[in-house]
Amino acid sequence: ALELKLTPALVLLRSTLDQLQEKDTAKIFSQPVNLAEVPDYLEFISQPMDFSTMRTKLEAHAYCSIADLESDFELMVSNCLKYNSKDTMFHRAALHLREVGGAVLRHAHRQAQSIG
Ligand SMILES: CC(=O)c1c[nH]c2ccccc12
Repeated sequence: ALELKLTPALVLLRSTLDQLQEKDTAKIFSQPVNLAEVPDYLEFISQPMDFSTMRTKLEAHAYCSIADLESDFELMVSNCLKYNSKDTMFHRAALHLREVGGAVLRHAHRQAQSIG
C-alpha cells in the first residue's frame, strides 16, 4: 500500500506498458528491429522504437506521464506502418496493435486522472 501511495505513477506506467505488450501476441515489437538483418531499415526510419527500449526508458524515469509513454508507442507503430508494405503481416499487426493499444491507453489516462 505504501509503494502504491509513493509511486502510483510508476506503477501505472508499468502496468500500462505490460498491457500494451500483452497485445503484441506475435512478439514482433519486443526487441529493436535487427539492423544486421534489415540493413536498409535506417534509410526509412529515423527513430527506431520497441517495447524493450520503452521498458528501459520507463525504469530510467524517462516517462513523466501516460502521454509520454503513448508517444513512444505511436512512434513504434508508425515506424512499422512506414517500413512494412500494406500486404505484410507486420503492417496488419501494427494496425491491430494501434487499435487495441488505444483502448488500453484511454483507460490508463482515466486512471491517471483518478490518482491526481
Ligand atoms: C516491427 C518491425 O517492423 C519488424 C519486426 N521484425 C522485423 C523484421 C524485418 C523487418 C521489419 C521488422
